[in-house]
Amino acid sequence: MVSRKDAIRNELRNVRASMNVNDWRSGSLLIAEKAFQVPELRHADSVMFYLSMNDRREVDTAPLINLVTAKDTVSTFVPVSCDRTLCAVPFSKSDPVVAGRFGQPEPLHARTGIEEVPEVVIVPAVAVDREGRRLGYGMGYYDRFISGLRKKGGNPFIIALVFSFQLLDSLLPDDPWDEGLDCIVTETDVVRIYKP
Ligand SMILES: Nc1nc2c(c(=O)[nH]1)N(C=O)[C@@H](CNc1ccc(C(=O)N[C@@H](CCC(=O)O)C(=O)O)cc1)CN2
Ligand SMILES: Nc1ncnc2c1ncn2[C@@H]1O[C@H](COP(=O)(O)OP(=O)(O)OP(=O)(O)O)[C@@H](O)[C@H]1O
Repeated sequence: MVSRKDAIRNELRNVRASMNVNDWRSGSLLIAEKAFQVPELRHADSVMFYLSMNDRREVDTAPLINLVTAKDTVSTFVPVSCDRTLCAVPFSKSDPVVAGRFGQPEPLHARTGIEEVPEVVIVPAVAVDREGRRLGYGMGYYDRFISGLRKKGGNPFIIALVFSFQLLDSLLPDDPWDEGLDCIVTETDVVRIYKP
C-alpha cells in the first residue's frame, strides 16, 4: 500500500526532477541569498550542510556554502550515513567527494567521531508544510540524527531549503518521530516556525 507520505513524496520528487537546469541554478542562488539573511545562520560558528544531489534537483548548496565559509572562522560539517543515522563530519569545500550508498555526495576522507552539535543544520527536503513538517526520502535519517543531537543536549536551529513548489499549503501527515523545522527558505520566502 502506498501511504499518503509516499504519494506526496513520489509526486514532488517527479516535479522536482523535471526542473530545467537554469531554473534550478537561479532558484538555488536566490535561496542561498535569502538563507544567508537568516540571523541564526549568518551568526553561527558551526553549520552542517548537505551536499546536494544536483541531478535530482535538490536545492544546490554550493552557493550557500560559499557565502557561509567566506568568514573562515565558521566550522562546517556534512552528513555521512553511519548505520541507520548520520554522522556530522568536518568538511571544506576543496575536500574531494565521492558518491555514497544512495548516490549522495560524501567526503572521500570522512573523519567520524566528532561529538560537536552544529548550531545550525541545513536539511534537504522533498516537501515541507508551513507548520514545519518535513518529508525526505523516507528512511528517517534526519529524524534520527536530529533526535540524537537533542538527546546529547543540543538545540540546533533546523533550516530546510526548498523550491517554492515544495512548500505545501496543506498539512503533511505528522508521525510521532518527525522532527520539526525552525525555518524554511524558498526563492521568495523565509518562513519561521514559532513553537510555543
Ligand atoms: N544530498 C543529500 N544528502 C543526504 C541526504 C539527502 O536527502 N540528500 N540524506 C537524507 O537522509 C542522507 C542520506 N540518506 C539518503 C537516504 C535515501 C536516499 C535515496 O535516494 N533512497 C532511494 C531508495 C534507496 C533504497 O530503497 O535502497 C530513493 O529514494 O530513491 C538518499 C539519501 C544524508 N545525505
Ligand atoms: N528517532 C527515530 N527512531 C527510530 N526510528 C525512526 C526515528 N525517526 C524515524 N524513524 C523511522 O524512519 C522511517 C522513515 O520516516 P519518515 O517517512 O518520516 O522519513 P523522512 O523524514 O521522509 O526521511 P529522511 O529523514 O531520511 O529524509 C520510519 O519508518 C520511522 O519508523
